[in-house]
Amino acid sequence: MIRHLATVLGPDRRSDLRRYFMWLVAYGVLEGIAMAFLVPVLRSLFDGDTDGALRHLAVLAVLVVATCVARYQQAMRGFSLAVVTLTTLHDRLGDHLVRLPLGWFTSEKVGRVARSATTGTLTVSNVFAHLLTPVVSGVVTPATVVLAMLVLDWRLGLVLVCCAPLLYATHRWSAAWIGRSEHQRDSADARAGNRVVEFARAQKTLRAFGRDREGYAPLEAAVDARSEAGGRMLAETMPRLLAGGLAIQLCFAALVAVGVALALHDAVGPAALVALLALAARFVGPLSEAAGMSGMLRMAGNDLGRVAALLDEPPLPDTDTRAALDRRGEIAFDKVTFGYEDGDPVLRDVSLRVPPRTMTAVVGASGAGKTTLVRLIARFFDADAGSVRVGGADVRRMPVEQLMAQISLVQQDVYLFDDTLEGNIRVGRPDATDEEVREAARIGGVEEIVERLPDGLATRVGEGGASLSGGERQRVSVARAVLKRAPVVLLDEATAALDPENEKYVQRALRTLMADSTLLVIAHQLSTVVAADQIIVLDEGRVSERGTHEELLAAGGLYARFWERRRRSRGWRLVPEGTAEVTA
Ligand SMILES: Nc1ncnc2c1ncn2[C@@H]1O[C@H](COP(=O)(O)OP(=O)(O)OP(=O)(O)O)[C@@H](O)[C@H]1O
Repeated sequence: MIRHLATVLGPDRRSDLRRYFMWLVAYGVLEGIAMAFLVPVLRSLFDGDTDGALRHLAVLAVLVVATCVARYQQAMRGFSLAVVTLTTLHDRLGDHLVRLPLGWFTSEKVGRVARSATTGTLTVSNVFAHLLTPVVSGVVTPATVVLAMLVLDWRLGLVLVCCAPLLYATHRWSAAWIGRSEHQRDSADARAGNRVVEFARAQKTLRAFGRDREGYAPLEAAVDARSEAGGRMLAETMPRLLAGGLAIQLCFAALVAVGVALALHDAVGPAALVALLALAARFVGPLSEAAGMSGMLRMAGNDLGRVAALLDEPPLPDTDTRAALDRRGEIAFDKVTFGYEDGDPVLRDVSLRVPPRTMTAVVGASGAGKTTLVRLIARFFDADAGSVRVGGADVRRMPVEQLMAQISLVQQDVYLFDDTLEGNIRVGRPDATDEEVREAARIGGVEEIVERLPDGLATRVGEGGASLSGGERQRVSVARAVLKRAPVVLLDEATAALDPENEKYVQRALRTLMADSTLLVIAHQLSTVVAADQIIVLDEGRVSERGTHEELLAAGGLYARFWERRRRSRGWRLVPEGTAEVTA
């Protein structure tokens, strides 16, 4: 847990964390010694030694003051770390997230990020503010009391030493269970949360298939699993917390029994026994509190572990040295192999070159690796072997920001911000003039949408571009790319763009972009494929053919075989032989 706390606080705060723990331990030790000093005070009082009692009382007073100072120091340092966590953890998470590879951001991971940034941050600050003190002092103070007891009366001290393994084992057992069931409940929580989002997003599909009334089985199952996990956690936690309390009471009872036995055999005087039992009674308090809190600390530890794991995710290796780009707009793959899972390559030994200011269409069966090819250019992931070059430089040898300046990415799932149409196009180049934005809108075909909207380019598009169709969203994305004028444009032709209207605009934008940029298009439209300077046919992650449309037809290979079958289809998609035909 201390390692996770250090990760979450960051290297700049390690010394603060060390000092906080030093004061926390000092507080526990001083409290234990102060408790133990009650024994000589009481003994002196019972023996009628007033001077001795006063002397011991004076030492006790000094100890109490020292304990208060330590308590104050550790509390203030704990609160300060809690405040630091609340104020800086979001920034640390944000700074880290922008350095992670784009391919890391799956919907499950995005859910994790959201939870870490909300409940995770609060929990971590709570650990410093409220949880660590009772748990750490609840261990250190009793340990000090045990040592003092050994000095004051070794026999009773021995009883406490013998009790320690029982207390430790009970604590480990209950904390492990609580941690496990909290982890299961959290996973069930996350799954239910993801299903709720999925349910909301899938409303159109569910209603189209009449599934809205009968419910959505995966969501119901996830919610049931969550309730079950929550109930199980309660059922498993309570008995274990009680067991912790019971073990402490058992130890106390054993101490009393041994103490009474010793008194009956005159091995210890009644005054000393009362004083020692008073000490033992004080010893039970912090232990019980620690036992009660340790379950909560364990649960918080799980949250803390998740935040720390997020911060431990390896960032995309980056460099500060800008690369010399002597082949503006060129894309080259040199013997590239890449797989999402070890030992299962999705791209195998891929070599290709896309000359500057040309258009290359990538075609291939579903799952052939077309999207993966494009992702490697934009460094969603890094190749396992071989190199990907943009502008003549290896994408890993230039700062991410330099690479991103070289690339425009037009994907199928275009995300629009809850802003105006103009604001969304301006994302391509924030310092563009109004005239340039309007020109990009015209080329991308957004002008035609604008004419239908009441506020023109100033119309808000709603969260994610909800008020626009899929094809319209892609046109905005194309307009962004036109405005950015990056040397390389990577475009995944959306199936939504397959209606003749969108096709017209996308084709026009492609022609404009080609004047200045290199285009690599995952092509679904015949017109794009035929117009390309080069067609790359991917088959199971390998480049199986390359050439122009005419060359590939003449070669009579995979491309030619499917050409005939797809010719009449409005969409273009190569599918493996024997599988159902895919149409747009
Ligand atoms: N994030 C990922 N994690 C694991 N496997 C993935 C991931 N993305 C894609 N794959 C797998 O990699 C292979 C290639 O996928 P890719 O999306 O590159 O193919 P594609 O040719 O673009 O397919 P499609 O035309 O259907 O989009 C597929 O088997 C796919 O299941």
